[in-house]
Amino acid sequence: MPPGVLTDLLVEACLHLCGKKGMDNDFPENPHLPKGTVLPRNQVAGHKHEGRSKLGLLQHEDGTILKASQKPPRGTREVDFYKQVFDATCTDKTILQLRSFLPRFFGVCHLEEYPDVTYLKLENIVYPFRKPCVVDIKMGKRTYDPEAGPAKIAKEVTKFPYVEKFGFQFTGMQTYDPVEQKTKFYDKFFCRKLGEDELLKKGLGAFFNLQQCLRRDAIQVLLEKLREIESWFASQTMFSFYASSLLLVYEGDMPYNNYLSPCIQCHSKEDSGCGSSGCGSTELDQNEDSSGCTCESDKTDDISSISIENSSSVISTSLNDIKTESSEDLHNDAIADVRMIDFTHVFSQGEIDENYLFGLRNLIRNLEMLLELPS
Ligand SMILES: Nc1ncnc2c1ncn2[C@@H]1O[C@H](COP(=O)(O)OP(=O)(O)OP(=O)(O)O)[C@@H](O)[C@H]1O
Ligand SMILES: O=P(O)(O)O[C@@H]1[C@H](O)[C@H](O)[C@@H](OP(=O)(O)O)[C@H](OP(=O)(O)O)[C@H]1O
Repeated sequence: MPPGVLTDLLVEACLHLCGKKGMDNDFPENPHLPKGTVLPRNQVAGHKHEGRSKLGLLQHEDGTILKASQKPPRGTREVDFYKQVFDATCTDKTILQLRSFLPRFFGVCHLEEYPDVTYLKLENIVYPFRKPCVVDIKMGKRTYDPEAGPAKIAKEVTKFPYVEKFGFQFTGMQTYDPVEQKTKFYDKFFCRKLGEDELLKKGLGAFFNLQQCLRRDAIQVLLEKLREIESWFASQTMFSFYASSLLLVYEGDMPYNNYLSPCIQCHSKEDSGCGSSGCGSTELDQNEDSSGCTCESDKTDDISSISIENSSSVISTSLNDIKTESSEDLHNDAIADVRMIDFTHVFSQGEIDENYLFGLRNLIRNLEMLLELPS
């Protein structure tokens, strides 16, 4: 067992005895951030919060994600979409089923510091994971909507050369290397440079730890969920999703006795294939996080700086609901999860969304192919 493993096991045991899981999300507040918020540590793509001039995603102390609504029409489309899907009076089967594929929506809110900005308050999909491996996959052969002008179309079609062929593209990912005990980050530039024949091994493969020990368990869980989403898309004609993403997450920190031990025994750092050089990734040593043993209740206390818009037609808008649902997440020992995110370009076109479906089926096929690779 390499040095450091035992330490982590002890820390993990301590966290479990305290009734808590690994708290990657416990880190000091930045004084320049709105009160009660931190930067989401596991954001792999999209608009990042850089202050007033560049609003993006924030993480609230209660663990939820606060996504700044973009300028109309994008922002209003996304807010309207979430409100429609999570309307408590809704009985439409297609929408009710769709709800389970999305992060839970807790309504919109405003921060004291930015009273004129509307924030969507969303379930944080990566929160239940100790060492989350996360990839944002933008779906569709076509990533511009029917209202896009020539400049936007030109920008979108030149971004990733194989988008037509694959029907999906990686926009950013992070993956935990269990041997080196480091999280590796792959940005959009790395993702866009992946060649046609590299997507499987260097893209999906790198994400699922192919070089050391393919995470078949996570792939299988994700495939099951993706097939459910596929079957929803195969029959629904209510929505067309442009430039929307699937967020895939799995637990990188698995118990050593049922998954990691064989890999550690048969692979040294040297032959791990995606070490600190040559894979275009950057690394962050996360060992510093392993001592965070604080109480669950610490995460849910101060939400005073947020005002939730009073909308009785939206599910779970009360502060108590938010606290309860977030704490439930902490007890979820999930292996993997996938949700649809980013709805700034959702349209109603009354037809099967072949554009999305093509990419989804191809993604499923590629994951199946990954499982067939010799390990
Ligand atoms: N509900 C969520 N839970 C956890 N992480 C999330 C959630 N929603 C978004 N993220 C993180 O934030 C990133 C960006 O999200 P999203 O695509 O919604 O933002 P965006 O700014 O609209 O993106 P873009 O600029 O590509 O349109 C995702 O890749 C993911 O890492
Ligand atoms: O990854 P990059 O290079 O930053 O590119 C951005 C990314 O593709 C966003 O998803 C897109 O917003 P939409 O998905 O809302 O289209 C944005 O379009 P924009 O330039 O038109 O804002 C792009 O600039």
